[in-house]
Amino acid sequence: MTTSLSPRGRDTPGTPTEPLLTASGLSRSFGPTTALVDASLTLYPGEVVAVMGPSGSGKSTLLHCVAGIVRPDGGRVDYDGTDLTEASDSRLSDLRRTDFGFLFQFGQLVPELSCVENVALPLRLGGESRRRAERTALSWLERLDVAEVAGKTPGECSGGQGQRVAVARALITRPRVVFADEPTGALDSLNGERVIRLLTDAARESGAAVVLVTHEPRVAAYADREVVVRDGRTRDVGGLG
Ligand SMILES: Nc1ncnc2c1ncn2[C@@H]1O[C@H](COP(=O)(O)OP(=O)(O)OP(=O)(O)O)[C@@H](O)[C@H]1O
Repeated sequence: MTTSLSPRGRDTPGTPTEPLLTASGLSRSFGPTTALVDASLTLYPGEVVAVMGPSGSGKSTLLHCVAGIVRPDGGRVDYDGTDLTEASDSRLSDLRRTDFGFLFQFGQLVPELSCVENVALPLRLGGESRRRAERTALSWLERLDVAEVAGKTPGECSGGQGQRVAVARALITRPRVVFADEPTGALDSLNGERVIRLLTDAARESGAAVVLVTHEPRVAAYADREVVVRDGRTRDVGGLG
């Protein structure tokens, strides 16, 4: 039996792939504002899914719910045998440290630390020695073509350099899922495209799946599949390109 679900044909033909994460029936309101209504998202290992839709349609809320950052009012998020909507705070923070990587519009690097220290931070928090963590961090900075800023602080970097450092930090723990919310939103189109290419290439090499919230079709073009959110409802529009 072959599967039509395997992204980019990376899985062994004939081996059906189980989803890594399945969210269904998600609803979430903020006071009188309904942000999500019966939304769903399925993520297979190693695939890049773009979440598209107009401003205010619920994209970020969907990402926050599936990443266990925001608890939905209803629905479930199954990840690796755990319903994240029911998981304890400590289980969620463990998952965020070990299994998930995050990337936001503004890199959210620690301004007081150098770039190499920023990238090494998730490994340091996991108990790795400074020396080993920074050696690994430097190799990620090299891979993202930004080794020259290793000793600089984020404030001394350009926007594109800072986002590449943030990509390195998101991937250094080899997460199974990277959640990226408008990671190119603050960059010009040239730098945005470079960052998204580096992110998707590096994620594919390391086997990470990516949930990529963006309103830019040029950015979504780097994904395997697209989900559209409108008025809080999701619609799977299948493969791109
Ligand atoms: N913390 C919050 N408090 C109140 N309202 C919120 C909150 N977060 C989201 N909303 C509202 O929920 C709706 C969906 O917001 P969300 O940020 O998920 O949309 P989005 O598609 O990501 O938008 P954008 O593309 O502009 O970032 C909007 O009406 C927004 O104002």
